[in-house]
Amino acid sequence: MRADVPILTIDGPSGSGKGTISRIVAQRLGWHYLDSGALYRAVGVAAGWANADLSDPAALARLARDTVIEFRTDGSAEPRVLVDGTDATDELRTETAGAAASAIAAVPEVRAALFQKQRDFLRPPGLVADGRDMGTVVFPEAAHKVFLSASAEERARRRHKQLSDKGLEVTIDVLLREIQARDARDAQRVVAPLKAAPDAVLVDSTGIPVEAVVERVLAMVTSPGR
Ligand SMILES: Nc1ncnc2c1ncn2[C@@H]1O[C@H](COP(=O)(O)OP(=O)(O)O)[C@@H](O)[C@H]1O
Ligand SMILES: Nc1ccn([C@H]2C[C@H](O)[C@@H](COP(=O)(O)OP(=O)(O)O)O2)c(=O)n1
Repeated sequence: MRADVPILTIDGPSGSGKGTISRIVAQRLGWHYLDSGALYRAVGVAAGWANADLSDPAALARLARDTVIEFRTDGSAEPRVLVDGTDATDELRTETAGAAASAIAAVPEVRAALFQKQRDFLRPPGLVADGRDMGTVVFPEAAHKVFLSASAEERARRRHKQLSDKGLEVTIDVLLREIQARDARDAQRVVAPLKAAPDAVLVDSTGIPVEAVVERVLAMVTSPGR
């Protein structure tokens, strides 16, 4: 237990801006960053590569334990993610990988296998951890907790822009349905469902620019109680 290392957790649904805000805040504070969703996505993708039986919790837990997931920051804003030595960064970001992650994330044995991998990110001078259960399960002792949200419609619009910037055309309606399905699955699962920690500060980013959200979160860490 590293009781001396400060932790900021940012949990929330898909497209609420967790990754964007966490990365900037971690960089401004000079803290480490854990993208826990990337771990779940990596296991989902590894399960696909291995043709694993998605209804076999033991096989999925083995994959979660044995898959080697590395984050390479080569100075760029977004790190490359290597899954068993293969650069899977682009594949991890697809909606298919997100859906696979959401499905395997409902398996308690997978969550247990990833628990220690996530705790290992806790190193001085501090950690920003983003996901669904960072403040509730993985880092319940965190001094700073945010639950970031935005309306489903705004999240679908953000994803649409993100995908069309990459040349991928998906309609907003399809994205909205996918977001609603993933929200429901993440919120209704029995283990570590998506919900705000009782001591989390709720931040609704609907219509709020990225920089304003960053400032709000930074103020929580640097001037707590304000
Ligand atoms: N406050 C905001 N206002 C507008 N767009 C945002 C905001 N926060 C994030 N975005 C954009 O929304 C998209 C999804 O953000 P992302 O950080 O990937 O969300 P999450 O990690 O919660 O799924 C990105 O294209 C990002 O640039
Ligand atoms: N701490 C976490 C992080 C992600 N997950 C699951 C649930 C999510 O639907 C998938 C993908 O998470 P990720 O944060 O990468 O997805 P979004 O960027 O929010 O769309 O993984 C989880 O169960 N617990």
